[in-house]
Amino acid sequence: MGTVVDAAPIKATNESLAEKKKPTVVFVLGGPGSGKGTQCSNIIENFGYTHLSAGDLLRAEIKSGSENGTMIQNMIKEGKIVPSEVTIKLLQRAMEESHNDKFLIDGFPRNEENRAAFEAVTGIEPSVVLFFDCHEKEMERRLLSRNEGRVDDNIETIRKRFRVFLESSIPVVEYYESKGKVRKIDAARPIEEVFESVKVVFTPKNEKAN
Ligand SMILES: Nc1ncnc2c1ncn2[C@@H]1O[C@H](COP(=O)(O)OP(=O)(O)OP(=O)(O)O)[C@@H](O)[C@H]1O
Ligand SMILES: Nc1ccn([C@H]2C[C@H](O)[C@@H](COP(=O)(O)O)O2)c(=O)n1
Ligand SMILES: [Mg+2]
Repeated sequence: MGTVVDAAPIKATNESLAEKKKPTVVFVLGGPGSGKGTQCSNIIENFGYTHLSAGDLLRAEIKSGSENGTMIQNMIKEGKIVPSEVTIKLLQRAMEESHNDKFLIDGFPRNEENRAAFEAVTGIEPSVVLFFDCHEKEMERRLLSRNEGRVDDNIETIRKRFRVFLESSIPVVEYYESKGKVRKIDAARPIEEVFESVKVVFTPKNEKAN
């Protein structure tokens, strides 16, 4: 007697063959205190995105007692940028756990290493890069009155964060500008006015109010 084989035809499901659809990613960049987190909260209420703040994920990692906690805490206190490997793992995990396919990634990529590593690891390019443009005097005022107990909201660390922003993060904005992806928002205005400009970016052209 011949071997009994399962005669069911091998069916290729859409999921197994077709490449899994890549999520839509909007990077939200801007100096420390420019209002990234504040505007992301407004955006998610209106446009169905999940908000992932790289800084919040790193702070949660410190609290979780992770083996990387002390290193992350020291880097944040010094206003330095945590190695991409650590931050990207946290972002990937949060994306998987969210079950959404539209993400606002806030405060990332912060430098060229972040940008290139994220693209290489995930294969994802942002559809748009929101850039909140605000002068230092106003950002400093906001950070010093934020009052959330952050270890980096003191004048010494704030100055270091401003320097890292200019030296490492602005080149990332310029990279995406050269690709036509940046939507620059004047973030020095009151919150509601800034959000009026943000809404335009997320509203399809044919859905704008008449
Ligand atoms: N347009 C605005 N006008 C005045 N205050 C604002 C404005 N936007 C945000 N703020 C306030 O400024 C502080 C910093 O805002 P927020 O936390 O959103 O900035 P951020 O860009 O996420 O900063 P960080 O990079 O440090 O996380 C908060 O206390 C927030 O309430
Ligand atoms: N891509 C990132 C984002 C954040 N960090 C660290 C260093 C930042 O000063 C700090 C706070 O971030 P924020 O909440 O201001 O966006 O977190 C990083 O190393 N890499
Ligand atoms: Mg923030």
